[in-house]
Amino acid sequence: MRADVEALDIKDVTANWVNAVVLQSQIEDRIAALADLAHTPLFFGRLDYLHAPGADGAEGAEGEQFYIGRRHVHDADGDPMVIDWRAPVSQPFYRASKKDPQDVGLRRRFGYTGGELTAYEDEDLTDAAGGDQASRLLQSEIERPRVGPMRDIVATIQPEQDEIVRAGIGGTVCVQGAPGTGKTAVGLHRVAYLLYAHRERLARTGTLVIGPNRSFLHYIEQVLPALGELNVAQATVDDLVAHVDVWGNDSPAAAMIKGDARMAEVLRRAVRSGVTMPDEAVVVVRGSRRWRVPAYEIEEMVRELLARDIRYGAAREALPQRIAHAVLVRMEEAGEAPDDRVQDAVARSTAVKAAVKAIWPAVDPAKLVLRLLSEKEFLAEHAEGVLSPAEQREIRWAKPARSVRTAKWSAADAVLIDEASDLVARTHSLGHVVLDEAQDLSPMQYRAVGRRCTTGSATILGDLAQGTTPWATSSWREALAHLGKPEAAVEELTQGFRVPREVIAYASRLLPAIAPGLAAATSVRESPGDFAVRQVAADALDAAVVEACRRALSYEGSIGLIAADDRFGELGAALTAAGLPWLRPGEETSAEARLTLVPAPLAKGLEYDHVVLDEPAAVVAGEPDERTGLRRLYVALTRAVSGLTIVHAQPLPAQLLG
Ligand SMILES: Nc1ncnc2c1ncn2[C@@H]1O[C@H](COP(=O)(O)OP(=O)(O)OP(=O)(O)O)[C@@H](O)[C@H]1O
Repeated sequence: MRADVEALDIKDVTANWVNAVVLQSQIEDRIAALADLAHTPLFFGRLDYLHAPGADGAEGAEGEQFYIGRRHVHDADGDPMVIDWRAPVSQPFYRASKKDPQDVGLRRRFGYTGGELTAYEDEDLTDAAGGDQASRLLQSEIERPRVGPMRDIVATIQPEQDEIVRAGIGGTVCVQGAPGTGKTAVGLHRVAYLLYAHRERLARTGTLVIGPNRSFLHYIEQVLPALGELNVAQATVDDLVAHVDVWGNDSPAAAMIKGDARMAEVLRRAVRSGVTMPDEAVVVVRGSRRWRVPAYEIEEMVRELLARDIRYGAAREALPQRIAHAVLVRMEEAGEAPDDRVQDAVARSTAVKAAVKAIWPAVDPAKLVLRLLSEKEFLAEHAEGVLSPAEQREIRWAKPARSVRTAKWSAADAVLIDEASDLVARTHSLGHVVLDEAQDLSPMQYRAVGRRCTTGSATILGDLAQGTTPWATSSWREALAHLGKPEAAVEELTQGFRVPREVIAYASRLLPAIAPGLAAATSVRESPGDFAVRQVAADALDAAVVEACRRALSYEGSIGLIAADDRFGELGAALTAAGLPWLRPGEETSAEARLTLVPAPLAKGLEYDHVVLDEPAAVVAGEPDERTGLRRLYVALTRAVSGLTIVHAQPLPAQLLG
């Protein structure tokens, strides 16, 4: 297939230079999409249908065999050899069971080692009596040690996951799932599925995956390209709202208030506060004649525009046209026959422009937020009845800022500017947005994400127990309401693919304290996990941690040393002194360097084969309050695929003692 594309000669079909360039770039994209990926086999499954699909199980209709793979492959005659995993014909590979065989007689799974076919496994679905047996190939895929960035799971998507992956594009889906239940994997595969099923629509409107930070995005960035999808944008919430340079920090209390949905009302009022009713008529001079639109008539237009549900900026553009229209009516009454060009000219006349500038001034969103946070009276006027005086004091800057450029903007301020920008001009909506680690967003951040999919749909992924911001959501219903998708379905994933049984049981001791009401995750991993807790004297801690890392390095796979932020420097030095090369999150692991030193706040969403967790008490103490600290610890405890070693000198948090 690649050779066919490479052999295309476009000389005769391109009428001009632009066509040639566009066509050539499409050809190059196609060649890139058809690249061979080392270790990525073309197919991983086979379905033997009892009847040809589409023949409606007609008597005598012969069965048909399909190979299922990451992409569609056809032979020299154009006949399909491998069917894309996303095609309807492939669906039974993920969903069929003995109870519901979906006209499939036999399901075959292929096993590969380093890209070479080494095993296969058959499942006879016609024998309804025998129970569904567990798949060895699936199990070994789950148990496989992890190195490097996240990989796709197309060969082993589970039925409960598949339902979410193939959910229709029209609806927004919210997935609550314990650590390692495959939320991220499911979200990414859902994008791939939607791009397959609605390619043209999404090519036009765009898709976006939102993750918590750069190292996380780096960790997942190869999944979609490996599935042939090269055009999905990735961003953090901070990237979305990057209207200003952020270099300030808020106190947790101030950030809470700035992230509160009530700020939307404060901003709405502030944006419109500049609108003033005219106190004099507008007089337009054309040739020897003067046309006068009285103040009361313009006031009516202004009131009507204020009452309508349109953006501030759109109304500002409409007003000169309205005034010009009033002038035109007068011209016609006087027997003139003005056309559209005259209306435009009047709308652009100095008199009308000056009037609009005074009545409906332009709003610069950043300047507006700067004023709110700097000027006591301005904030008080628009926050009246919305924020208490104490809350207003809390969010006001101690030192008023002089200019947008020099202000010490915080991340929460940037979100406020984004809200104000949307009040002025509608934010462009994408076709589909995936929001991962969604539990950590503030209501104002949910609004920022929501306005990027007003006309599209979203996949919201998260775990209430892993919320580590002071404003983390406690209810998906609330979060979805802020997103503007209150009708979204909330699904739950419960089977854990990452964390071994013993480790998840240990971490789950924290659940009653951090998320009462959430059930503990189960683990589908067979290995009980290599789990140890070691207490040492305070002056022996660093050495013991280094030793634990050295031991972990004797196994296959990646190693993560997770520690409180303020232990980073000391542990980094200790590892270096001991001659152990180490990486920072986001840096590529290699055969020589498999150990990553991970500050606890960056551990979210990542996984390592072996985790060494340094001083849990310090991880808890690194957060502003105990509940957040315990949640941070819960995240750190649930990163391990095969083994977890806890090394501590201080006593463990009481909640862990069970
Ligand atoms: N069906 C599956 N088959 C094989 N592996 C799977 C499957 N589902 C998930 N996994 C693996 O389990 C691990 C955890 O998945 P993922 O990171 O998507 O979980 P998560 O729910 O997002 O976790 P967290 O809450 O910690 O962010 C990954 O290595 C993923 O590849």
